[in-house]
Amino acid sequence: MSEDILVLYPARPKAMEQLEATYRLHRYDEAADKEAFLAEHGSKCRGIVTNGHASLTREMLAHLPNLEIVACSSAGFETVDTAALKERGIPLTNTSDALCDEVADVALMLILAARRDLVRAHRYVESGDWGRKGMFPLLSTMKGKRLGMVGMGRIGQAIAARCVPLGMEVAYFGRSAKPAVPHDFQPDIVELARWADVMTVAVAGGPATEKLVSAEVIEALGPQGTLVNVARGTVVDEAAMIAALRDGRLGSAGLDVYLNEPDPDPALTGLANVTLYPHHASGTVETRDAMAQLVVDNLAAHFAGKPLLTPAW
Ligand SMILES: NC(=O)C1=CN([C@@H]2O[C@H](COP(=O)(O)OP(=O)(O)OC[C@H]3O[C@@H](n4cnc5c(N)ncnc54)[C@H](O)[C@@H]3O)[C@@H](O)[C@H]2O)C=CC1
Ligand SMILES: O=C(O)C(=O)COP(=O)(O)O
Repeated sequence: MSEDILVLYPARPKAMEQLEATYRLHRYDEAADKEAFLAEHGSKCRGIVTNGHASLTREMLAHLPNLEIVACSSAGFETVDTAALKERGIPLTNTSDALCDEVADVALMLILAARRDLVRAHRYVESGDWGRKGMFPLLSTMKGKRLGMVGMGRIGQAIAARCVPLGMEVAYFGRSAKPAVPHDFQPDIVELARWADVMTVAVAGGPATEKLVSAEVIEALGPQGTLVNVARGTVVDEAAMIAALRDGRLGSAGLDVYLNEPDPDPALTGLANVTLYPHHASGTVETRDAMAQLVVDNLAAHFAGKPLLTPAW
């Protein structure tokens, strides 16, 4: 007997082939009338396949009385009503373990691009300014600079691990100190920003962290400071960041995530002190396949009565 699974967002093709061979899939993602689709198929579904882009609300869950597991192919799951899941004891699996290194690589790329002025340097060569005006301005070394991490979860730790060999000092802000992390905990994010040369955001999204990187934090980071965000656009006060970048009150930024994806505020594209990446930090074939495979393997573990591989809580 194969279980009924609701697909809110499809996984990668190889994973979908495996899911199709194992379960009866109900393609909510392809349904024209989603409400009617859920009313018709929701009650028989025991599992959900989704990712961080698809909503799973309390109202939707009311149509899923037999739901046992939600397998999400993203690390972030702020679009899922986790309180409603927890009330019913339904587990959610996510994919931090599969992508933390990939995302940390991009964070490091954005840090170096911002600090070594990659965008302006590229334009300098491309435009012929190098030949006309001579040497590009001297920049500042990474050695001895201070990395202030906002969020020291799996991605945060992987970023710190990449910055230490550059000779950077690391301290971090979060909900609480992590005894296993060999860096100083700073419970005041404004103080962390004042201390840091580079502030990198790798905290979970959602209402609890909305505008955590406030105008005050951005001001404290200052004209020599760099803000890198690989978490969610909501975590940063984007309007305050844009204004500070434009006025030189914030030195530079490296961004993978935005408030309005995939059409970020056009003011960002006009700034020479920002490096922009299209929410693609986990975007390699290998990592996206590994994320999708976790969806398959977590569902298989659940229906075989085995422990989940990557439960979110
Ligand atoms: N740019 C991209 O492509 C990607 C972005 N992400 C984002 O990065 C986030 C972090 O991912 P992981 O490190 O894998 O997750 P994680 O669960 O290992 O770490 C999240 C960290 O955020 C902290 N945190 C959560 N709520 C907080 C709050 N209210 N205040 C302060 N700290 C809080 C937690 O204590 C934890 O240290 C994800 O939730 C997701 O939004 C994840 C993967 C890819
Ligand atoms: O895993 C996450 O949270 C991510 O942001 C990765 O991007 P995706 O969700 O796969 O588009």
